[in-house]
Amino acid sequence: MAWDKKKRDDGSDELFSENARLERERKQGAIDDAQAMADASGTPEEELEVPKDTWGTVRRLWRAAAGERWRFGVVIAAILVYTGFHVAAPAYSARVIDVLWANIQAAFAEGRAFTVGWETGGRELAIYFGIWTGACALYSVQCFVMAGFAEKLNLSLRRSIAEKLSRLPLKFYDGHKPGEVVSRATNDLDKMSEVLQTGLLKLMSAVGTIIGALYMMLCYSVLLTAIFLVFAFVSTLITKGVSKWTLRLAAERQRYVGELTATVEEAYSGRLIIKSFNREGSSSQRVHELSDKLARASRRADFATNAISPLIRFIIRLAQVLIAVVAGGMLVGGQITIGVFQAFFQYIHQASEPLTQLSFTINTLQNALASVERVFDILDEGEIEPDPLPEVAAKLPAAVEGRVDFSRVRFGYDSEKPLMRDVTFHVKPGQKVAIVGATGAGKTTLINLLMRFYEIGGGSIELDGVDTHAMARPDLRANFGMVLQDAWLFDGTIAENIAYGRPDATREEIVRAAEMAHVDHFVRTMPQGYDTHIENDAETISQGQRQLLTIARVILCNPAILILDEATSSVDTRTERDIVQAMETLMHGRTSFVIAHRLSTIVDADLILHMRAGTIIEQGTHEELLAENGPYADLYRSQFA
Ligand SMILES: Nc1ncnc2c1ncn2[C@@H]1O[C@H](COP(=O)(O)OP(=O)(O)OP(=O)(O)O)[C@@H](O)[C@H]1O
Repeated sequence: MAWDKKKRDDGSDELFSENARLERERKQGAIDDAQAMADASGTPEEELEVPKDTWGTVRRLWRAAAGERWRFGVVIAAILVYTGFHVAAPAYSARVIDVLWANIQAAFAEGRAFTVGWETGGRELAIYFGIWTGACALYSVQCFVMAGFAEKLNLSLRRSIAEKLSRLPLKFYDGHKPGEVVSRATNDLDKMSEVLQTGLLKLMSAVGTIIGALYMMLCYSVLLTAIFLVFAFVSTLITKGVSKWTLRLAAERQRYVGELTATVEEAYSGRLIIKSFNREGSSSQRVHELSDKLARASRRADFATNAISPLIRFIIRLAQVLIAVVAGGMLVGGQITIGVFQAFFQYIHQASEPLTQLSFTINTLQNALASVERVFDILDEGEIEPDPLPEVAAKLPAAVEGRVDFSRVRFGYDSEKPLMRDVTFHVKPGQKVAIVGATGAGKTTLINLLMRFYEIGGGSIELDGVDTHAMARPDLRANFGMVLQDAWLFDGTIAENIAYGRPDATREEIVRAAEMAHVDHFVRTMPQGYDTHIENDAETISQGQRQLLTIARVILCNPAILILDEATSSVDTRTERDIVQAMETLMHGRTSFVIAHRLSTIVDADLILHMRAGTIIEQGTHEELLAENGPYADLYRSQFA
């Protein structure tokens, strides 16, 4: 449903079922938030998600990066040169050590003290230093350019999503939870850019370093390299197995975090009901139980995550011990120099570190690609029919009178299941139309169609004789003012909230509107009057006052047609009187549609539409309908018997 329809006259069951619905939504929201938090963390221990079409998503991402691809080219070039420096450094260190060692031995043989000069190892040390400085500089270049690439891509996708959201039909929002959509536009995209900057960069330099280091190791000794490869293979197998295990444990932990957050949220929002039923004990026991489960799951997940690296390092140490024994023999036998001996160990380190990380890095990348896929899923959603171009769009007369004609309108939220089959009625300018009917009869739907929140499946809706379908939606909606039971206030000052539909309104106009809505007095009692800052869920403003503020908002816009959801029984009688008066001021001389919950308030309506199962079963004035002695008369008598 596009807008609220919550309060009704029937008693506490309604209130409780509504409360339960809100609770369910809150609970789901909390789980979404927890999930979103987990998603945003981007740690390698996330639940493993695999893209449905890895290469398809990569290709599409590449297309989305058009215009920024040169940055990626620079990154690749920087990585190649960096890897060259990085791999060359240990080999050159072998030369540095051998030159220094030869000069030290020569000095000892000649009985003089050894000092490092340009010709006695200084030149090699300077070059060695230069190699590392170059590597460091290129590393910074990679990170800097990749950050630019990732953030530009992020920005362009975020813009596409923002534009797309305004073109999606309301049907899309009906089928998706708000947290889910928000998470696509924020967490999923952030995860992508973070992973591009860390994961992909790491993967590309890891692959380059592993290949380079193994090549150098093979050049030095095939035997020693073979020993290393056997141990590396074992450690890779273990990493793969353990990473699956850690992901499973992390997912379990995340589930408990979600449940605990939702339970605490529920206990918080339902505190009054919980206390009134004396259920504090069981509520806090549930929190304790979940906390215990979370602690146990966290212990297992932390152990698995923290134990893996030492285990892999231990295996690599074993390889190093064995290689040290074999290489020591080769050193003594003169097959390798002391410089090569130490260089080999540096290569073991260079190759083994990325190897231990590789499967985590690949998991993280897969996870990020799955996120990107979800973003593309939204971009692929079907859009609303675009508005006609301004030059061809049907235009309303300059002064809209407010004549509304529904002719043989057909509609269904689901095209397979028609709800409205043949709705016809005609409203003259300035008339008050009351829509009545049981819950789910289609009252809100009628308004949804009038405002073109949904497109009709057949027939026509005309405003002042102009087919609303041929108009641009903003032109149509500019003529309506809606006052709903769910009075939506946003984070801003009271004045800004009243001037929402006309941000250019002067302070005098705002105050005048508030006076007409009977809310000026209340606003003046607030700490900073019209400049008081309010938040959407500010509990200091009651439901009735919120509604009066939204009435002031509509008064300020001075629309030709009004849509009012009748005052509810949840406000006190004085506020209700204020609301009724404010609404009457508003309705004076304008076409108005009132969704009526109490028949007593609509006896003066010019047209009553009695709805049932999506169709208008009776229409006419109060007197006419009573005279017909049909279902309306029964309903009226049942309320006033
Ligand atoms: N967005 C939606 N998607 C699918 N079905 C919907 C949607 N909104 C309403 N419906 C269904 O359409 C029917 C009419 O709903 P509608 O909200 O128009 O009734 P209503 O008369 O306004 O009810 P209430 O008095 O409870 O507000 C109901 O069966 C409802 O379940």
